[in-house]
Amino acid sequence: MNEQKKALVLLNMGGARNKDELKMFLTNMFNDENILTINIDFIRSLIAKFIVSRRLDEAWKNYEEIGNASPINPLTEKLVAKCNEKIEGFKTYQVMRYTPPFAAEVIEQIKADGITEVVLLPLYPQYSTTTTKSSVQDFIGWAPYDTFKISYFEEFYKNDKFNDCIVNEIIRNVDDSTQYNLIFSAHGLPQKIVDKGDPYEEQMKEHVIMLREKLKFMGYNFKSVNLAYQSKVGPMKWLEPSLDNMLTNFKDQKVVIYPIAFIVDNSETDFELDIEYREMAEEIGVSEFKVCKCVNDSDEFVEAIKDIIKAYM
Ligand SMILES: C=CC1=C(C)c2cc3[nH]c(cc4nc(cc5[nH]c(cc1n2)c(C)c5CCC(=O)O)C(CCC(=O)O)=C4C)c(C)c3C=C
Ligand SMILES: [Fe+2]
Ligand SMILES: [Fe+2]
Repeated sequence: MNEQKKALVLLNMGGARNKDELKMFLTNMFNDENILTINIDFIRSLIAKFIVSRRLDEAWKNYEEIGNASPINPLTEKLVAKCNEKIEGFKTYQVMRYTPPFAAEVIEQIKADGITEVVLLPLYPQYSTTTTKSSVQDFIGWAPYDTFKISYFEEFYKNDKFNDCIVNEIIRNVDDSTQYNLIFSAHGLPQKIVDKGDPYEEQMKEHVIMLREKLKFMGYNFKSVNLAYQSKVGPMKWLEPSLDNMLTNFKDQKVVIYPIAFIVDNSETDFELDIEYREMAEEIGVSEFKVCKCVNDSDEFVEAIKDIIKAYM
């Protein structure tokens, strides 16, 4: 293979391919000190075990409704294949944080491919310690000192080509924007993590303003443009407003949702948004409820990736 090639490594969370993998996902997630911010490993692992035993069966029911697997793996594989087809000078790989393929095995593959320079692209547009930091730290932790020259992106929500992908998907979903309330739905985060300095909420607010202005500039005036947080887990206070509460504002009105924290569709889009929140919206009396697709493996997003990584090309 060409010695000049660099590795482009797409980092994401992973997702369950079956019930055993859901257990693996939850166990690895709740043992992650960036998610459960308890310093003592032994105590964290006990709490993780307790949460997983309580959560597994209930959470699995959600996956049963979307074909017994998260769509995140097949979609990420398609994205990797398309990057390998369309991005010159790089070999693209994926590394997941909580389910295979894990960093250790992919690092061996990159070494076997004779590659010495690695660019990490966490598939999280906005930075969070719970996602971006956790994934980058994990990869670097497994890459022995001096194995590769490693560079990484912390966030890419300001990239204009990426934002074109988002607004184009929103526009494809509405005939007349003035009839729709647009909700950017972000995965939630415990308030405690934000209070400790995580920039996720601040970046999310800035991203929504950028997208709102972009849509306005293109002549799309929505009835309202909003930011809400989905997927709260456990009893602690999480970021607000919650999507549950936000939807109650839109009885007899049309709503279009864009899942702003995700790049690839997953159980939180296909089950939580498209099934669970849709049912909630029907109960509230929302007259139309549309859920946009993530950018996934679209040609347009692969062009955005090229633009994001252009400094390394
Ligand atoms: C308990 C704490 C959690 C934090 C903090 C959190 C942050 C966070 N997560 C995502 C993206 C995804 N999360 C997904 C599933 C998921 N997330 C949590 C918990 C936290 N997430 C749980 C327990 C689960 C599993 C499902 C469930 O039991 O509810 C997924 C889906 C993976 C899949 O199977 O498809 C994604 C994607 C982000 C972006 C984020 C912080 C910014
Ligand atoms: Fe999550
Ligand atoms: Fe969830």
